[in-house]
Amino acid sequence: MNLAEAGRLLADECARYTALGWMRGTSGNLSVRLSSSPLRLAVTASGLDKGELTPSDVVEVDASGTPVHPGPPAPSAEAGLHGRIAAVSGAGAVVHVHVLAPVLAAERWPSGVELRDLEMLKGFGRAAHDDLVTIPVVPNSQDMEVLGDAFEASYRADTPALIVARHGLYVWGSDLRQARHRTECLEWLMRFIIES
Ligand SMILES: CSCCC(=O)C(=O)COP(=O)(O)O
Ligand SMILES: [Zn+2]
Repeated sequence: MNLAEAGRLLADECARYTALGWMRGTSGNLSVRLSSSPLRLAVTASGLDKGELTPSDVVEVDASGTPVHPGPPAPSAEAGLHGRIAAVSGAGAVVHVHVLAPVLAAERWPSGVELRDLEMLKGFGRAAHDDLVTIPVVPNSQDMEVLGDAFEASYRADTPALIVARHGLYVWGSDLRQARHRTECLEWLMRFIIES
């Protein structure tokens, strides 16, 4: 995939997320893998209304989130965490949304949110509904290296999500569609656990 194709996909995908109310204000950011050796991602530009992105509102970055071609627009402030997640997990797409339920769940269970006996877990990549799944929670930071280290310390290959406390949710998958399906299912699961 080239940057122009990635830009179209990311703009369309951001519009879908915004319609769900998951990218309020200028919150949230998405990325998709352009190449693996070296690792290159297309990530959404920083500070924009993600529901109004055009295909050129994306930036090519390396594994540390640094732009490959310096100059405007600036990449997401969280591009460094996208890079770390993609490098560690092998994901083809990483999604970050400011949905409320996971942030509330992290407030209640700051050492990890446990889920079990829920059919929607199958939509999160589990073969069985009765696996115990713990969604890791890490403290928020403005330093993407600190966040990346916390993510890596909590990483499990079978759990493609991370809650950043008092901030939002990261989910990843082989491509944008799988990452979205997982996000939709996990948001349902988090609402269930909070509301029940
Ligand atoms: C009100 S959004 C604060 C920044 C943030 O957490 C976010 O997800 C958006 O940052 P970006 O640089 O990707 O626009
Ligand atoms: Zn954020």
